[in-house]
Amino acid sequence: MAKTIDHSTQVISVKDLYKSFGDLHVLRGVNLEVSKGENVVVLGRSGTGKSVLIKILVGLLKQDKGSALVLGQEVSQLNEKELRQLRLKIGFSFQNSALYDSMTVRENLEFPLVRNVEGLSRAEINDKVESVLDAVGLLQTINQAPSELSGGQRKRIGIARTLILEPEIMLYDEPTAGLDPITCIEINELINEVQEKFHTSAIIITHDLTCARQTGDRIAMLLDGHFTKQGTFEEVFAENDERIKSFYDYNFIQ
Ligand SMILES: Nc1ncnc2c1ncn2[C@@H]1O[C@H](COP(=O)(O)OP(=O)(O)OP(=O)(O)O)[C@@H](O)[C@H]1O
Repeated sequence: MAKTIDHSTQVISVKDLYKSFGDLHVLRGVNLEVSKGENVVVLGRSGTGKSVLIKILVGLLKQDKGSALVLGQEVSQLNEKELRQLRLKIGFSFQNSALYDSMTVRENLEFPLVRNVEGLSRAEINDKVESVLDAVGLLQTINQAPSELSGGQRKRIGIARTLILEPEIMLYDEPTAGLDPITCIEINELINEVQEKFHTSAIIITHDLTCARQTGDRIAMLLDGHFTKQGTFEEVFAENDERIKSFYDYNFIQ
């Protein structure tokens, strides 16, 4: 299956964004565009403001200056109801997949559906659960408890759980953290499969350069409060910038 990136449609458009906490000036003129169907990897050292940017995009924080459009809407202008509706179109895959251990895989997947989509029949719920589980290759785990699964499998189930609401945008926060190298590659492949099968656009926050290279159609490097360099993996790391080089040198690449 081929990637279909529509560069004429921006699902995320951030312009000259500023955010400070007291004297700590975290974001200083951030610009970022994500096209429909595109996977953009955000790289940056710890504390550079990656999470702050994501929180502004989903309305958990407000910027001091600049604009952040998500699916055509200025997030800071939305009321609570509009924000809830927007967040339903965004799938979050957090570092800790946070599955409920007291529920089976099936129940974990049903949970967001039952909570957010009204009027689904039992058969429709079953169908959706089975279809996303199949998409992540774990249909056989449907009646298992998350505690019986490996870290990589739990990560997949977490991704399936976000896919069940058919998001337009996926936000992956450190998708490969804590996984062994082979499982990391499987998760990178899954991120690409999700992009192709579900036509999602994504921001992938990672420190893992293999993940960045395998999943990123474009890499955006957050340095000194803004995206100093954006381009393909090769373009970004071909830069003769000591800060980018040192990021590369200190991160293991396979
Ligand atoms: N609500 C807040 N109040 C005050 N300071 C904050 C707040 N949120 C974030 N910060 C500060 O902003 C800076 C950037 O934080 P952020 O969590 O975005 O970093 P990050 O790039 O995501 O780091 P990591 O890779 O470690 O997750 C940090 O110095 C953090 O302490």
